[in-house]
Amino acid sequence: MDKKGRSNSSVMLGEQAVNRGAGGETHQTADAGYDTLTTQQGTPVSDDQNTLRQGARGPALMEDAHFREKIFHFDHERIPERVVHARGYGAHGFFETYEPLTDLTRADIFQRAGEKTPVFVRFSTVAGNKGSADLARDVRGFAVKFYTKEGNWDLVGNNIPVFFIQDAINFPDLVHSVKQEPDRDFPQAQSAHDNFWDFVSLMPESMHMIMWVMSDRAIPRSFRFMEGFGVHTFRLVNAEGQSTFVKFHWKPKLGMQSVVWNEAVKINGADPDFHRRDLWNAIQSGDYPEWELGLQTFDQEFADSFDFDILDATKLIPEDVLPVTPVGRLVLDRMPENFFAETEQVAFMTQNVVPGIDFSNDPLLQGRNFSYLDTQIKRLGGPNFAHLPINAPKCPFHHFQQDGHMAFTNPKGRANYEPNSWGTEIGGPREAPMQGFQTIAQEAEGPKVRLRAESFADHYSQARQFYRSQTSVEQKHIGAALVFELSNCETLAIRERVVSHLLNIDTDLAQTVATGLGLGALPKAAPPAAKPKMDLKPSDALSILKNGPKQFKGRKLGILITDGVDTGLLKAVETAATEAGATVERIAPTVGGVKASDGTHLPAHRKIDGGPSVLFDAVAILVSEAGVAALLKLPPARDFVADAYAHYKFCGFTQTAMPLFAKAGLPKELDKGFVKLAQPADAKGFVQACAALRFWDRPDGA
Ligand code: HEM
Repeated sequence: MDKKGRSNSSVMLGEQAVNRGAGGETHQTADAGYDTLTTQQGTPVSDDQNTLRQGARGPALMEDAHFREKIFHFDHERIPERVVHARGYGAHGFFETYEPLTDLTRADIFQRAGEKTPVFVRFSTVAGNKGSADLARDVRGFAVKFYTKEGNWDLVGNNIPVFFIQDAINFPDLVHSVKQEPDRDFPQAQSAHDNFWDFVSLMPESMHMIMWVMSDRAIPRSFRFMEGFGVHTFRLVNAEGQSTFVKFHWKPKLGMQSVVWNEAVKINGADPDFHRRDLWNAIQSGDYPEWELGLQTFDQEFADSFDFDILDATKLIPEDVLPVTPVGRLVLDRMPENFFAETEQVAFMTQNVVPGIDFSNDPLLQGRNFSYLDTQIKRLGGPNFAHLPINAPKCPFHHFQQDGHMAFTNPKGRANYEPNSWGTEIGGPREAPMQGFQTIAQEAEGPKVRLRAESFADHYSQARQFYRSQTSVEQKHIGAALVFELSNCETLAIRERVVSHLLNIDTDLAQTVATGLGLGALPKAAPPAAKPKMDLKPSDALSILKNGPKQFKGRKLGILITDGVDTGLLKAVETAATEAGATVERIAPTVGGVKASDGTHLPAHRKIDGGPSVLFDAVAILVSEAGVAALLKLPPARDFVADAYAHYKFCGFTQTAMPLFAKAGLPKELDKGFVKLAQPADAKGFVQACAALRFWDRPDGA
C-alpha cells in the first residue's frame, strides 16, 4: 500500500513486469528510462488508470482535469475524410533529376543533373470510404508533392491517363453516382450499381475511361507495380517565357502487374490492407520502390495536327505517336512516422505549381484548381493547413498572411502589410518580378458562353483503340468486368444502354457483354455525337501484359510446408527466390511452424487459414506424405491449391503434393505452370519460370 491507500504489488504479465493496483488494474511507471506521462499542459500524471472519484466506489469528480482533457481530445480525434480518395497510403522519398531541362522549363527542380528533391506521395482509391478494402475495382490516386527550392509542386495524378468527364462542373454528379446510393448507403467502394452505370451511360464521354476502369488497371497487384499520369495537358515554361505543352507519366521500375478479379474479391477478405501492407513491407525492408518520370512534350503545331483536343481529359496521346522521355526518378524510401499527421493531413492541390510549370485551359483542370483549396479548408479545419509540417514548403517562405485557427507561424515584427516603408529590418518580404511565378500570357478572347468545343465530341475512338490494344486475355477480363458490374444493376434499361455504347467501341465486346448479361437481342448502337474513327492504330503501351516485367523481383512467393518438409529443398527454393529479389513466406498448418525432415524446427509466417494463395504471386507446395494426408482434411489447404490454379499462378511442387491437387480438383495432366521440385537443383528453374508472373495458357482459369 502506498500512502494514499493504493496497493502497488509487482507482477509478471508474460515477460512484462507491471504494477498491480488495488482493483487488479495494470500500472506501468516511468522508471528505467521511460519518459514521464504528462497532460497537454506538461503536468506529470500520477495515475492514468483511475478517474478521480469520491471514495473507491463513489462518483467521478468533475475536478479531474486529466480525465476531461484525455476524453475531450479523444472525442475530437476524427476529421472529415476526403470527399473522394478517402482511403490512401503515403510515403516519403526523393525525386532525382537526370539532366537539366533548361530549354523546356525554368522550374528549379529541372535545372541541375542529380538534383534530389524531397517528395511525399499518397496513393489512394477513389470511391471507397476510409476503411474500405484495398482491392476495390477503382481508379488509384497517385499524388506527388515535390518540395522544390521554389515552392511546393503538386502533381495530383491517377494510375489511369484519362478521366470520366471533360468539365469539372460534372464532378459532383460523377462522384455522387459512384459512391453509395444515398437512400441505402451501399454499395461501398464499388461501381457495380445502378446509379453509376445510369450516369456514365448518359455521359458517353466517359466511355474511354470506362474501358480503363473495367480493365486490369483498376485492380493493381501493388502500388509499386502501377503507372501514374498527370492526365491533363500542362505547360512547361522556360526562362525566355516560351511554353511547351506537356503530359506527365510515372513508369514503375518493377513493371506493371495486376491481379485477376476473382483474386481481388478474395484478397479483400483475406487482407483488406493488401496494398498498404505491401508498400509498408517493401519500404521497411529496404526494397525501395522506384518510378521514372517521363514527359511527352509538344508544341501548338502538334496540338493542331492531333486527332483530338489536347484540352480534353478523356483523351490521351499514344506513346507511339509521341514517345515518353524519362527525365528523372522517384524513390520512396521512408514511411511516415505517424499516419494521421502526414498521410491524412497532407493536402494536395493542383494549383500548387512553381515558376516554370503552368496550366492549360483544360476545363477539368481549371475546375480542380478551385476545388482542392476549398476542400482542404473544410477538411483540415481552417486556412492554416499549410503550417502543418507535411504541407509546409521546405524552402524559405515569407508572406503577410496571418491569424486564423491554429496559426503557429505568423509573420514576426511590426509590418503585416505591403507596400510599407519600414525598411529591410522589419519591412518584410517584397515582390520578385523576374524570379516570381508568371502565368503564361496567352491571348484569350471570345464571348462568355456555356459551350463545349465540338473538338470534344468524339467519345468512342480512343475507347476502341484502348480495347484493341489489349491482349486477348486482357480483352476477356474487360468483357467479364462489364458483365459482372452490369449484372449488379437492377435496371434492364441501364444494362442495355451500356451495351448500346459498346457497339460503337467493338461489336465483339458488345456481343460478349450482351450474351453474358443474357440480353435477348442487341440494342441499337447509341447515336454518336461525332463519327468514331475505326482505324486508330493499336498501341502496345496501353496493355499491361504486352509490357510484362519478365522479372520476379519485388514479388512474393508463398511456400506451403508441413512436418517432414525436405529442408534442403525448402532452403534451395527460398534462396533462389530471394536471389531473384523476391520475398518468401512459409505457410503451415500452425503458425508455430513444422518439424522438418532433418528434425529441425522451422517457424512459419502464417497459418494456412490466414495465408491463402491469393496473397502471393507464385506458390510452392513442399509437403511430406504424412503432411499432405493432414492437409487433405483442411479446406483452406484445398483452396490454396485450387485458387493458385484458377489464378494462373506458377506452382512448384513435390510429387507428394499430388493427393492435394486431386482433392482440389486439378486436372491429372498438369500444365507447364506447374514445375516439379524433385531436388534442390530444380529451384532455380522454378523461380525463373515465375518471372512470367502468370501462366495464362490455362484454359479453365478464373
Ligand atoms: C484528372 C482528373 C482528376 C484526377 C487525376 C484527380 C486526382 C485526385 C487525387 C490523386 C486525389 C487524392 C489526393 C490525396 O491523396 O490526398 C484527389 C482528391 C480530390 N479530388 Fe481529384 N482528381 C481529378 C478530378 C477532380 C475534379 C474534377 C475535382 C473537382 C472539381 C476533384 C476534386 C477532388 C477533391 C475535392 C479531392 C479531395 C482532396 C482532399 O480532401 O485532400 N478531383 N483527386
